Amino acid sequence: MVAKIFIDGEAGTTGLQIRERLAGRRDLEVISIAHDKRKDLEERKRLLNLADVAILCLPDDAAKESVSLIENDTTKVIDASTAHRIAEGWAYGFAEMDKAQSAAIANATRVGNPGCWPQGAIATLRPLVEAGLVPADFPVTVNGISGYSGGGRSMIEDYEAKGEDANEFALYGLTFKHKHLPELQKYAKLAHTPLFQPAVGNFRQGMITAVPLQLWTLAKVPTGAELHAAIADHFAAIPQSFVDVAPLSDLERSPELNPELYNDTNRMRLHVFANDSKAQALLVAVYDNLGKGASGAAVQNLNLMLGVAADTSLAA
Ligand SMILES: NC(=O)C1=CN([C@@H]2O[C@H](COP(=O)(O)OP(=O)(O)OC[C@H]3O[C@@H](n4cnc5c(N)ncnc54)[C@H](OP(=O)(O)O)[C@@H]3O)[C@@H](O)[C@H]2O)C=CC1
Ligand SMILES: CC(=O)N[C@@H](CCC(=O)OP(=O)(O)O)C(=O)O
Repeated sequence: MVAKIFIDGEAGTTGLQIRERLAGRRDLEVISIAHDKRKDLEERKRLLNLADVAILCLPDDAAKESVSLIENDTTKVIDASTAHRIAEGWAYGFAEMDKAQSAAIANATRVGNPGCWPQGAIATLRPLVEAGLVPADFPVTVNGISGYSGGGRSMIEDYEAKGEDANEFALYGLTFKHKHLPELQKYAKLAHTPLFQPAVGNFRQGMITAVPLQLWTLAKVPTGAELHAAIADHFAAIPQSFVDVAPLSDLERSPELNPELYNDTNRMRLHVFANDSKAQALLVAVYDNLGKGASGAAVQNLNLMLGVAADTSLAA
């Protein structure tokens, strides 16, 4: 059977990248909406109900509207927006977060594709909380930098119009209410809301998250090697993982901490840096905000739902 895929919001940043990743696939047919009808409720409803899988690349309200337009019980949904990531009845689309998650996604009819920011912090923190090396009530801070494509079409247009005059490094999230906090807290298994301090840089694509740990505050202080082993063991046990773990390093600087290193792939690479005598560590994830952060993850989830092992990267 050739599966019918409808990307609602196919002309946007995430939608376009998914289309490109699906170009050339013979196991599926992308059913497209005419550009002048992309906001026409009746036409969207027709295509949503015709599709085997609908991928929503829309603002939250429009994504909720799309779900409400589905009248059959055959259309499966992957929602790239924030609307359903912690919602009842929806599987969280970060396949590597748990040994059982790829099966949960494969069997789901509704999948909430993860936010770009939470994935790096969940990937590094969740294995440590599960291993009991970092307590669930640890006062976690998450820092990071993202390319400006993370802000969608309006931010891309703004940065590209300003060119070299655009802010090189802009801190934001300054009210500590970022929309990714609920999923980050829930799936990293944290008891308290982390302090999340993101930044956007004057480059298009790619991101880094960094979680500093003041380990000396703990009653039982884990070593860097113990943190690294827990994270490495977690990902070694994950089937079809796109996340890998760099060797424990004592470098002062690392050329691998380049946010653009994995652009156009679905890869994520994790790093642990630690100083045991100071009882301090830093957990880092490097990936593409439009790849593993959005479109790559959506195609990975689609493949799981269709039961196929197909490519998730952009063609070279
Ligand atoms: N960019 C990123 O790195 C990531 C984005 N996401 C999420 O994915 C979703 C899409 O984001 P992104 O691609 O960046 O956004 P864009 O602004 O680039 O694209 C959104 C698309 O949706 C269309 N659209 C808006 N309202 C409606 C509507 N009512 N009916 C039909 N189409 C509509 C827009 O059309 P028009 O422009 O003509 O208004 C546009 O084509 C968002 O929820 C975002 O938060 C998730 C992870 C990462
Ligand atoms: C640089 C920048 O502005 N990034 C966006 C990430 C948006 C995103 O990932 O959207 P979802 O929540 O739908 O996943 C932000 O921090 O809001």
